[in-house]
Amino acid sequence: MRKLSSVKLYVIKMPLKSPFLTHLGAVNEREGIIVEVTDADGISGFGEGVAFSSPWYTEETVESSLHMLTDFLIPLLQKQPIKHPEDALTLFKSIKRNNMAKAAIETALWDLYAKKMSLPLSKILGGTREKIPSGVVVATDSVANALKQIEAYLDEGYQRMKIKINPNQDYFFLSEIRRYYPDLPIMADANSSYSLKDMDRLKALDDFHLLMIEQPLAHDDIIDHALLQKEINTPVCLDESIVTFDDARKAIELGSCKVINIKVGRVGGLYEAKRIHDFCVEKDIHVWCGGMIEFGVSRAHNIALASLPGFSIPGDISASDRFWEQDIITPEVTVENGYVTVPQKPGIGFEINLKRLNELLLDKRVFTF
Ligand SMILES: O=C(O)CCC(=O)C1=CC=C[C@@H](O)[C@@H]1C(=O)O
Ligand SMILES: [Mg+2]
Repeated sequence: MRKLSSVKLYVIKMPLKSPFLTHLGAVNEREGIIVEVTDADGISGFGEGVAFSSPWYTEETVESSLHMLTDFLIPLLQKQPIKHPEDALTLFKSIKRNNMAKAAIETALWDLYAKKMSLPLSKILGGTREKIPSGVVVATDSVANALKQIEAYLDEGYQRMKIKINPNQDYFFLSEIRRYYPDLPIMADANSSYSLKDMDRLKALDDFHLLMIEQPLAHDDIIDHALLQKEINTPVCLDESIVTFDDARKAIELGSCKVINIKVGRVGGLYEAKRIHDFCVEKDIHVWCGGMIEFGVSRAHNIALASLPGFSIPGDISASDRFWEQDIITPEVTVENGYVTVPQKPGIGFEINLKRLNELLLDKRVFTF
């Protein structure tokens, strides 16, 4: 990789088309950070910081990511140029956690690297799929809304639904959905709203032959999840608990889950995401690619990752228009007959829509090297 000449951070904000509701609160608008790394030849790669405005999902926020990028990560990159995107993880090792901030830069470096190699990012990562199965998330608090959304998403071709649940919205909610859709591939995401005291409630959900239940217990737990998995038939999927390769290794060794939701931002970048994928394939653990209500840049990185052979379960990789009136990439991500096509152009395979990016801009920071 050639020397970098600049890194630019674009902080943007866009309203969602409709609120995304979980027991942790509502997301009505989305702030994010688009990272552009440019090398001495003037070629640019793009990444996206996917932390939310407040720390409801993980501890990171847009502000904490900006702080990490501005005061630690970019200065490290300025001092010590790297030869390959894989070196970013080693370079950033002295900074604890803050994985979403790290991934924002690391993913931009992968896009740049793939463009320099004139290859699609999916190919650089070892992807084998030309199209990836697409799933979508139903995040609402009324059965009527859920049924309405499911109907619309099925019309748009989505292959599986992920339903947000919590102890006040589980058995009845899912039974109503099952009444109308007995055979639909459904999974549930609890975002840590249960504890082992709820064992009977969780056991009862076996009635709905869910594909899996995602993160039922604490966000940082792998021990209780292992106890739970022994008691229920529904496969447990871990999301929040897995922030490193070693977390995945330990969870698998303990039997804490049968499935892992891999989110690039949560695990600190594409390199770590791929390592987790490779290990899960070896251990016969299913993986799928999670979403972060993200803009098109992160969506594009997800598509590249989900082209790897182990990603057999439809991910939360929906079309740009699932959340946005207009995305920041062209073309936008679309779902056709339940699949997203993996782009074959160099890098992430989408252009940045600069006009749209500028309409949404809250702040811009430029670092020259
Ligand atoms: O991006 C998407 O399509 C959906 C994202 C999504 O379901 C989530 C994003 C962030 C926090 C969560 O509530 C949820 C998840 O836990 O996976
Ligand atoms: Mg989740």
